[in-house]
Amino acid sequence: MADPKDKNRPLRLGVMGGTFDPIHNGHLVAASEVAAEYDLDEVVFVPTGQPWQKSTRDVSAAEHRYLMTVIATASNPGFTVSRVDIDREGATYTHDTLLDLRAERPEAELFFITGADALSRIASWKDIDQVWDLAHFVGVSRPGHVLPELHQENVSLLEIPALAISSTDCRGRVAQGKPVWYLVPDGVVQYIAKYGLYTES
Ligand SMILES: Nc1ncnc2c1ncn2[C@@H]1O[C@H](COP(=O)(O)OP(=O)(O)OP(=O)(O)O)[C@@H](O)[C@H]1O
Ligand SMILES: O=C(O)c1ccc[n+]([C@@H]2O[C@H](COP(=O)([O-])O)[C@@H](O)[C@H]2O)c1
Repeated sequence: MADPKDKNRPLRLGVMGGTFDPIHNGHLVAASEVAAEYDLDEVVFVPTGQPWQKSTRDVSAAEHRYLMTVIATASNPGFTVSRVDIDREGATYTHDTLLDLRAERPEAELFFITGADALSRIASWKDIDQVWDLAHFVGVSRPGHVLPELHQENVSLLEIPALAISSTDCRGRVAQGKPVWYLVPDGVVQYIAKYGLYTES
């Protein structure tokens, strides 16, 4: 890895992929922790277009998920949001995500951030043997999930503050009329209410 103090080192770009239905503070803490630990210059959040492994449930419209992600990240100058996955037709595969980001940012070294649950299922991802070559992977801890030991040289594991928050739980709370204040950013609470998201479970 390049020396972080070297001014000529390549741009270090974190990639936080997710369905973000809705984005919550667990996602934001994961990105912030990895950015600090790996001295990242920026973390780009990439909402999925059509998450093929979540096709058994109705996923909210991509534009709602995209806008909630923009609202949630707006106050952090080191966070940005990419439309590459929601603007691409068809199922979302990380192979395509990373190729698109590499084409947009050829100078950058990519660090793909994933929670322990997603990392445990990574062997099922499309073209995973090629995906390993496109980025460094950082698996972060998540309550209720064990960080798997993967025998891949470009995978690192990081313990982060435990936030037992999931999008599934946030959706369920809204459907039951319970608050999601402080589980998701304030603007996302207001966006959910404004558009009446998750009122039917
Ligand atoms: N609380 C959390 N702590 C650490 N990582 C998390 C946490 N919540 C989600 N992640 C990670 O963020 C990425 C995107 O997650 P996703 O958008 O699917 O959220 P989710 O809460 O798992 O959603 P759902 O409950 O709908 O499955 C995944 O890599 C996931 O493992
Ligand atoms: O490439 C794949 O086949 C693949 C399968 C499942 C998930 N992913 C990616 O993993 C990230 C988290 O996905 P999810 O479904 O847990 O929100 C997101 O960037 C997805 O595009 C990728």
